[in-house]
Amino acid sequence: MAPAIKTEKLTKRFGDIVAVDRLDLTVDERAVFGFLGPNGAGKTTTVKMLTGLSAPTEGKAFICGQEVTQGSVEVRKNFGFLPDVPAFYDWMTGEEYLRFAGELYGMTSGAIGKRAAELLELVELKKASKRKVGGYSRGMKQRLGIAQAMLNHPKVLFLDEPTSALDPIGRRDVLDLIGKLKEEATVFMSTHILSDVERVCDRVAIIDKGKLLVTSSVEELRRKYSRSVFEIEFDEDDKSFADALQAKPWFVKSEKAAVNGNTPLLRVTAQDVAAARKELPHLIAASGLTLLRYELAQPSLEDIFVEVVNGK
Ligand SMILES: Nc1ncnc2c1ncn2[C@@H]1O[C@H](COP(=O)(O)OP(=O)(O)OP(=O)(O)O)[C@@H](O)[C@H]1O
Repeated sequence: MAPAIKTEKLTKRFGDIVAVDRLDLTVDERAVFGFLGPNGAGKTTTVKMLTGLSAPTEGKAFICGQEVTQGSVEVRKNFGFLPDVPAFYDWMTGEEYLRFAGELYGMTSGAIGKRAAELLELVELKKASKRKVGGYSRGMKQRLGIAQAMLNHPKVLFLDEPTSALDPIGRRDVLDLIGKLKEEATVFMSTHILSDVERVCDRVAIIDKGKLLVTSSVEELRRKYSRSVFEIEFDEDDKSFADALQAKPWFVKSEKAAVNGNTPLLRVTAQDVAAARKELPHLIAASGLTLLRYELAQPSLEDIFVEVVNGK
């Protein structure tokens, strides 16, 4: 079976800028795929090429085995799209908006009514469906946008930064919804919010400067790229201790993280966990400082992301 999404040397240049650089990507069916990268990495440009809104300079993209070309009606049937800043007609009710969108898709009135009722239930907007969209919260609008993108039973759903403008509750609701959607479609979401990725994505790709740096499952990424992080807290200034760490072959970096206005915590990243575990207690003892806390912490996806993007 053809993968949900496939790109072959997908490239977009704007004059001298190479926004997307020979991207080879495969996304399998029924997964939530996180597309990550720092600002300006090329995420939006890639999504635009995948959805036929922008033509590649070189290379090809396929959705469910069909090549994406600008304005292709056949390919358009296979996917739904929610842009990062979706536009709504505030004077329409949620239900009217879905009806309007369904007509644009060329769906029959009966089919729209049935599907809209299903989707309003799924996105938990059934009660609000007779209210004007202008009075919806941002989270509700985003969920309505997802319902709109799912109207014609797409096999692939593109979401561009679906949670970036939402408060924590709106975000949680949208993430819960994304988790449910994978029963119906493959979800491709671009984002730079790593905690969202940890919560909902099965696989991720990280791009920077238009180039694919890594693609793997979130678990593999942790295993492959993680360095172990030790959290150490002293009662006094720890500069001498931090300096002594620099000479150690397993040392990657150290940073200060303030906790609740107390003495800053030292986060020490090590490549060779076993060696660091053996030597750190000796270094702490030799420092003569008063130890308040010593803990081996799980590296966050953020640590991994920074490491991958910085190429270290
Ligand atoms: N229409 C355009 N004309 C010229 N340069 C562009 C155009 N669109 C994008 N770019 C450039 O291409 C690069 C990739 O931009 P893109 O918007 O795809 O990144 P992004 O990963 O989506 O970033 P962000 O997270 O900030 O939205 C950037 O250097 C951007 O300035």
